[in-house]
Order: sequence, then C-alpha cells, then structure tokens
Amino acid sequence: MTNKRIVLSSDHAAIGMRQTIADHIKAQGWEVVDIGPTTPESTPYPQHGEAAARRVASSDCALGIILCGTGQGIMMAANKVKGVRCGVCSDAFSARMIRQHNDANLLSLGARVIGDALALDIVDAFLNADFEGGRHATRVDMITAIEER
Ligand SMILES: O=C[C@H](O)[C@H](O)[C@H](O)COP(=O)(O)O
Repeated sequence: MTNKRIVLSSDHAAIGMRQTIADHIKAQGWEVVDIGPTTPESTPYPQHGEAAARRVASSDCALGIILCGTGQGIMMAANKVKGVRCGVCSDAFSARMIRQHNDANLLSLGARVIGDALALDIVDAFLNADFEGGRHATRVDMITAIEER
C-alpha cells in the first residue's frame, strides 16, 4: 500500500487502546489521522464510526481502524457508508484475511474483548496484508453491487 494515511476513531470505551495503536503504527511510518474523541465522557459509537468511514470512502485516508467496547456497534455504523468494508477481528488470521480476500478498508476492534498486545498483533496483520484480487475481486464486486440495488 503506497498511501500510508490512516484514520483512527473510537467511542469512550476504547480511548486508551486507540492511543496505543496510534503510537504503534506511527512508529511504522503511518500518518495517523486521529479524529478522537480524546476525553472519557460517554459518546455514541455511530457518529465516530461514520466519521472514520467517510474519511476512507472519500479517499482522504487509505485505511481506518475503529474501536468501541466490542467493535461491533462501530463496525455496523461504518458499514452503512457506501464503499466501506469493515470487519471486527479478535484474531490475526481474520485480520489478514479481511484484507487479502475481502479488501476490507476498515478494521474494527473491541477494547473490552481483547487486550493491547493482541490488538497490536491484529493491527499488524491487517496493515501488512494486501488484497489478492482474482476470484476475490469478483466477490467484492458483488458486495459493491448490493449498494446499487
Ligand atoms: O457496540 C457497542 C460498543 O461496545 C459500545 O462501546 C458500548 O455499547 C458502550 O457501552 P457503555 O455505554 O455501557 O459504555
């Protein structure tokens, strides 16, 4: 991936893990666009999922990482944005596969599900994998076609 600009966002449940991930991937040369929040007050995940998803859908950022307590709600919100393919991962294999087979452009993590060390392994697997195309492109095109119906 040549564009190494990535958006990070979360709700209140994942501020610490988001910061840990930001530090980790900055050290790998990623330009991190951290769109918050920065304070611990309760804040609804849909708005943060949508905001991150729009950064990716508009091509402002190549990829995104979003987090909430389970990773599920913010993933659901992000996937409502046209052009976004986001999966929740709690293991590195799935994170690699959603890039290689599904051309996922956002990764979602649950800060109340996994610890920081596993989260960083998952992030590395996601960021170091590339879409394989071929038969997988046909299937991803079928996902995109659903958006037009
Ligand atoms: O999918 C939703 C996320 O896990 C939220 O982080 C969670 O629902 C927030 O819960 P609470 O308002 O109890 O902190």
